Amino acid sequence: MTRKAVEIRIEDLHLSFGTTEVLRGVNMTIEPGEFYAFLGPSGSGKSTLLRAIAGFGPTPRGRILIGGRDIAKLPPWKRNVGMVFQSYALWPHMSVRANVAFGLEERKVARKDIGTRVESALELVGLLHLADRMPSQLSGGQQQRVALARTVVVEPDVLLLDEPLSNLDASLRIQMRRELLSLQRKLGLTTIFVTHDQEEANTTADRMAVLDGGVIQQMGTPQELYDTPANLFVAKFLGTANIIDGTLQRGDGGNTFKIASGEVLHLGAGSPDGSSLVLRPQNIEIVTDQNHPDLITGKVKHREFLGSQTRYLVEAAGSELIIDQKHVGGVDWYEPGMEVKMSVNTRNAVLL
Ligand SMILES: Nc1ncnc2c1ncn2[C@@H]1O[C@H](COP(=O)(O)OP(=O)(O)OP(=O)(O)O)[C@@H](O)[C@H]1O
Repeated sequence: MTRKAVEIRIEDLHLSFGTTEVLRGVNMTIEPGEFYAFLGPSGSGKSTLLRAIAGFGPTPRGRILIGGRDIAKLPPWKRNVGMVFQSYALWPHMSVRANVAFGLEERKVARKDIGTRVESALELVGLLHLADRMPSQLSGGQQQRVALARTVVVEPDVLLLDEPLSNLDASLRIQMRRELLSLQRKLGLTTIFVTHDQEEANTTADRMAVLDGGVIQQMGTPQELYDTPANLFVAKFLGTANIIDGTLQRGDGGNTFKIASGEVLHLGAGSPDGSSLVLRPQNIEIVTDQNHPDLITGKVKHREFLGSQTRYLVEAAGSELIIDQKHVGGVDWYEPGMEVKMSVNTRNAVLL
């Protein structure tokens, strides 16, 4: 059932609904066999981009190359693209087997081959034993797998998944995302999935694109985007970000960053220009030892015990900082109202 994995390349893609431009110059290359996520807030254009690759919606301007062939103006059925919809879209009056066979019958595949291909697709998703059930007799996760089997059985060049796990409950979603990844690895198909759930993207995607306002804000591995966000939107969208505003001062002995409160932090020699320092909650630590060079002072506003760590909201540096303090047992509380010193790990900070 596997084919040679192909590259997807998108060049200067623009798409409008009426007079509203929803995709505004998208450029990207997805490598053969990659599991790629489109991530972004509601309305950012991620589904529109996925649907443009599948051939649904208004015809875009620009090029969409799948395995080097520009398919941007072709009707969906001439693109050899497999798409799984959020709603699964199974035929309710047909058995699992008939649902999976449907696409092969449409393509006039020889009857003798249909049976074997359907069985191997159902085996791949672990549902061969339920082949004669009707969709209504299946759980959400099982219906999802039928939808996947039905899509991959026709041997598409690429697999597109639109919020594939959003109809499942939380624990099933975690199990299904692992299954989905292992299925994708087995098939080796270049795959794009749309999600607004960053944990889902972080745990499965080889690389991802973060969209906002129909523009790709950044592309890279989940870790690259989290550690080195290209702008404040990406920094805030991926996880919690503390933003400290201030002024960069270049000096022979290294660079410093002067914050509104007058406190000074030391930065590396090669710091880029910028006026906002982005720090993740784990890069600021409340300390009792005051011999650290990058100390700031603040006042605890709020505290949340989360088990492995305690999250503090601290008023400091002209901002409200979120600080995750490791909890190792016993009482390690800093009380709301207390003045605390914090050590800032500027090595892992990003200046924007
Ligand atoms: N058929 C349509 N007609 C007009 N505007 C549309 C249509 N479909 C989508 N849009 C608009 O295009 C923009 C992008 O929508 P899209 O569905 O791609 O966003 P999304 O990032 O996938 O969001 P969500 O997570 O909510 O699905 C939105 O502003 C939306 O209102």
